[in-house]
Amino acid sequence: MASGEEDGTVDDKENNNKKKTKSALATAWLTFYNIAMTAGWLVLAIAMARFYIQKGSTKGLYRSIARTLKFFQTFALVEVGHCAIGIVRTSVIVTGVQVCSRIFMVWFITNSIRQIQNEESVILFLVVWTLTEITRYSYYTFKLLHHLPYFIKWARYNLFIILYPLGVIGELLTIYAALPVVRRTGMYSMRLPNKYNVSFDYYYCLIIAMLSYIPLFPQLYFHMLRQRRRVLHGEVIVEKDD
Ligand SMILES: CCCCCCCCCCCCC[C@@H](O)CC(=O)SCCNC(=O)CCNC(=O)[C@H](O)C(C)(C)COP(=O)(O)OP(=O)(O)OC[C@H]1O[C@@H](n2cnc3c(N)ncnc32)[C@H](O)[C@@H]1OP(=O)(O)O
Repeated sequence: MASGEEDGTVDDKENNNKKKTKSALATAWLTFYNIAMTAGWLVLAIAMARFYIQKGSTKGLYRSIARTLKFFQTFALVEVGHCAIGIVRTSVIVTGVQVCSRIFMVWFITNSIRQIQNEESVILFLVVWTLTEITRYSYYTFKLLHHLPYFIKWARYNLFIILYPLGVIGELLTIYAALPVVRRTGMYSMRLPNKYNVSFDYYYCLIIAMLSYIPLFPQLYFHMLRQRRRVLHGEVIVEKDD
């Protein structure tokens, strides 16, 4: 009996040590990840500002930052993994929708359709994303380092009120601008007859993507409003599970 209890204590200690090591590793990884992402989005902000100051126009701006943008926005897929393995307390679905819709905007719209890259709506969502991500990743970094300045916390949970709708407007106007090009060129589409006997029209896919903002965006927005009440006003929020 005594030895069983001792075993139990040893097991408990081992488990606790394993948990501590895991959580230290997770914290180290998240700190590195958030610093890298803050730096990445700062580089983008500086590159965009420099381009505009030098050229006095936004024509060609997207092309000049495309590689950096694609890298850092695609890398954000890691965040879905963070939620899935439980190292951050966030919903996989909420994060998945946010990250995948951004990746779709970058790779399958803006990057694929040269004709729309100089649209003002592209600049709008780029500026909005950049401001959001610098604030968001620096918030996570300072929080992990236990030195969170209040203005960053305030910015994280207030700026989105305006920036989120502005980003959505930029994204929707960009997809809208892409529609005629997609219809004319038939890109990413498969017409019948073909050897797979499958038909796919990217034009209608884009229309569905635009319509899907109607049910999905309010959910993301209300999620952030709930987070805001929890963090800034200390409200206890009971979230539904994934
Ligand atoms: C594939 C085809 C797609 C077709 C289209 C579909 C359309 C769908 C519509 C989608 C519309 C999206 C539009 C969007 O792209 C426009 C913009 O983004 S505009 C810019 C404004 N945007 C924002 O402000 C973004 C706000 N959203 C987010 O911040 C995140 O995406 C979200 C997942 C919503 C954040 O939610 P989360 O629950 O993570 O909030 P918190 O930041 O409060 O975090 C909760 C806790 O987790 C900890 N955490 C999270 N991440 C980290 C991390 N990287 N490192 C460390 N800790 C992390 C955080 O500290 C919190 O901890 P605690 O609970 O202790 O406070």
